[in-house]
Order: sequence, then C-alpha cells, then structure tokens
Amino acid sequence: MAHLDKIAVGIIGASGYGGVQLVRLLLEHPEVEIAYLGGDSSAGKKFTSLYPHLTHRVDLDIEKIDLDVVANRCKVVFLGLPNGLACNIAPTLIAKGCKVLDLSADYRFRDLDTYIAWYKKERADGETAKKAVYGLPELYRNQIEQSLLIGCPGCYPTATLLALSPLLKQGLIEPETVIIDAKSGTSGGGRQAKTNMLLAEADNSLGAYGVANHRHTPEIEQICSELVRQEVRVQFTPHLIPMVRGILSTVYATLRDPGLVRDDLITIYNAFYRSSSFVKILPNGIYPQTKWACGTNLCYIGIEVDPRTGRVIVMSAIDNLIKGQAGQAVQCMNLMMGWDEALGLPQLSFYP
Ligand SMILES: NC(=O)C1=CN([C@@H]2O[C@H](COP(=O)(O)OP(=O)(O)OC[C@H]3O[C@@H](n4cnc5c(N)ncnc54)[C@H](OP(=O)(O)O)[C@@H]3O)[C@@H](O)[C@H]2O)C=CC1
Ligand SMILES: CC(=O)N[C@@H](CCC(=O)OP(=O)(O)O)C(=O)O
Repeated sequence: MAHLDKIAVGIIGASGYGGVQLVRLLLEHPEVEIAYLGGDSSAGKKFTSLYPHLTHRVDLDIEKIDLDVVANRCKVVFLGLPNGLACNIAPTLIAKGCKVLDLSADYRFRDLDTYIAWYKKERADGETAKKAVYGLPELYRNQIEQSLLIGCPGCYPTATLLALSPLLKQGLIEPETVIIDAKSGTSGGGRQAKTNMLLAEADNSLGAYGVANHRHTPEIEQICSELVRQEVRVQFTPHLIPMVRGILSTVYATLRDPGLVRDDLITIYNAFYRSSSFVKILPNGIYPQTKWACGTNLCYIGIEVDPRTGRVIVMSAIDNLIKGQAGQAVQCMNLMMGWDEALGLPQLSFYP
C-alpha cells in the first residue's frame, strides 16, 4: 500500500534494464512510491532475485500483467517493453485514468504509417496515438506538462537531437548535409541474451550496424523536419562499442554562413539551452566523454568548426539508460505532475 502523501507508480517491464534503472531512480524520488512491478517470464519472482543488490530497498514480487490491478494501484505507469506491446496496453490504462510513459517506440511517431513501415507492426490504437507527446523535454516541455501519454525518445535520437536542435531551429546549417556517427554501449540492446552482445563477440572490437536502415533514422528525421518545417533526410550510422553504458553521437553538417566560428556557436547553444539544466555546453576545445554522463540525466555537448570544410562538428554524450531512457521518462513524469523537472534525477557521474 502506497503512503498517502506519495504518488503510486508502477513499472511494466520491471525486470529489464530500463525497469531496473526506473526502480533505482524512483526509489530516490521524494514524491513517489513504487506500488507495482510487472513482467512476463519473470512474473512470480521476487524483483530482488533478479537484482540482489536492491534486497534492502525493494520487497516486491514481479506480477503478471493485469491492467485492472495496475490502474487500481497506480496513478503513473511506466512501460519498459519491447516495441509493439505498449500500444495494446496504453489505451486501457489511459481510459482508466493513469498517466503513461512508454519507453518503447510505439508512441514516438506522429505518423503511424512511418512506424508501421519501419517497425513492421500493425496498430489499432490510432486515436490514442494522436494524444501522445514526444518526450524530449528540452524541445516539448509545455506539451509534456499537459499530456497523459508520453512516447519517450530512443537513446540515439536523444543524444543526436540535442546536438542538432539549435543548428536546425536557428537555420544555421543545410539540413540535407547532416551526417550522424554514433556509438553505443551494449546495454542499449537490453537484457535479453543476444549473440552479438556476448563478451567474446563485443569486447576488443568496434563495428557499425543498421547502416542506412536503422529504425532510429525516421525518428530523428521526424523531429528535424519539424524544427525546420520541411522534410529532412539524414545519414545515420550507429556502432556497437565495447562498454556497458553510454552513447557518443558525433554530428556533421555544412554551415550556411562559413564565417561562423566556434565561439558564436557556443553562445547560441548556451542561449538555446538556458532553461534546460540537464544539457551542459562545454567550453572552447573541450569534447565530451561518455563517462562524464554515466549514471546521470545529463547530456554533455562539445562544438567545433572546421574552417577548411565549412562544417560544424557537434559531439553529444549521454548515458543511454538514463537521459536516453529511464531518466528522461522520470524527467517527463516530473513535468506531467507539475513538479520540478529535475526532481530525483542524478546530476553527478561516478567518473572516473
Ligand atoms: N536499453 C536502452 O538503452 C534503451 C531501450 N529503450 C527501449 O525501452 C524498452 C525496454 O528496453 P530494455 O529495458 O532495454 O529491455 P529489456 O530487454 O532489458 O527488458 C524488456 C522487458 O520487457 C518484458 N517483456 C518482454 N516481452 C514481454 C511480453 N510479451 N509481455 C510482457 N512483458 C514482456 C520483459 O519481462 P520478462 O523479463 O519478465 O520477460 C522485460 O521486463 C524497449 O522498447 C527498448 O527499445 C529505449 C531507450 C534506450
Ligand atoms: C546497442 C543497441 O543495440 N542499441 C539499440 C537501441 C536501443 C533503443 O533505444 O531502442 P528503441 O528505439 O527500440 O527504444 C539498437 O540499436 O537497437
């Protein structure tokens, strides 16, 4: 039973990496209490049998998913499920009065045909999907505050869009020249066993995947297009790098004004993000390291201009499981509930 003065929250998909990060963050959040943990193959197990280090903090079983039970117990529900499942769950929870934050791709797309084309899944929840807001607070803070349903961005799109938004919004680059080269740690692939994530496969190696067809491409393009009010196509190449947490996204684009220098851009970025306490613009010549963001909800951004090529290079580092996933969802919950956006969210990494 939740304390009367705290808001009861639930997590469906609690056994996964997103789920355990949510548990960690919500345990430290002053306004909420975890009232429900749901799962599939893990249902019936104690949560701490999967994550024993939390034995002294959590005494809940993972339950089979019963939406009546979830809605009776919880005001806010996080969905940390594989793509294509939240769309069968969110409409019922919303109808029962819950606020819903979905970590998957199901509610990220304004145009469901784009989702269906890239994710190869049918949808019967068009009316619910229309109500969803893209959960990137630095761009959509006001809409998130008013929403009952958030489609939390993917990890690569979060890092990339925070790097690109000031350039696109202020018309500083040729949008069709954007190239995104991004690297992710293996936790980005989730907790389910996959051969390419084995230590023997992933360690001591670096390689691209999803070249010219990664499903985060249309997600990035959707928001870029909205920022410049014209259709944008980007070149996005993700890489798997042998570390557990973190994403570094390096973005290249041609400047419209070749006279712009690094100092100008740093000033523009600082102004753009002046109300966004989680985005840290680095001073001259400092480039971000993923480790600085580890365990935090921060995004570090470094900026450089190459006067020889006329290109700007922006480097953006986040923790894929926090600003790229669970932390961003908590940031959105704070806005939906009218709380300080930063409540309960870590801002200091465990670097080095
Ligand atoms: N990892 C990352 O960096 C990021 C991930 N995301 C997205 O967040 C979501 C969760 O990702 P992540 O935490 O990494 O995933 P995991 O693979 O670690 O966890 C998936 C969770 O979904 C549950 N689940 C799987 N199948 C079903 C089912 N049929 N019915 C009910 N529950 C089911 C699992 O439960 P059980 O164990 O009980 O079977 C588990 O709790 C995904 O959509 C992912 O794409 C978004 C941004 C970043
Ligand atoms: C390293 C790795 O495998 N990363 C995942 C991205 C995780 C993520 O954010 O995916 P969703 O859009 O499904 O939420 C991938 O490339 O598929």
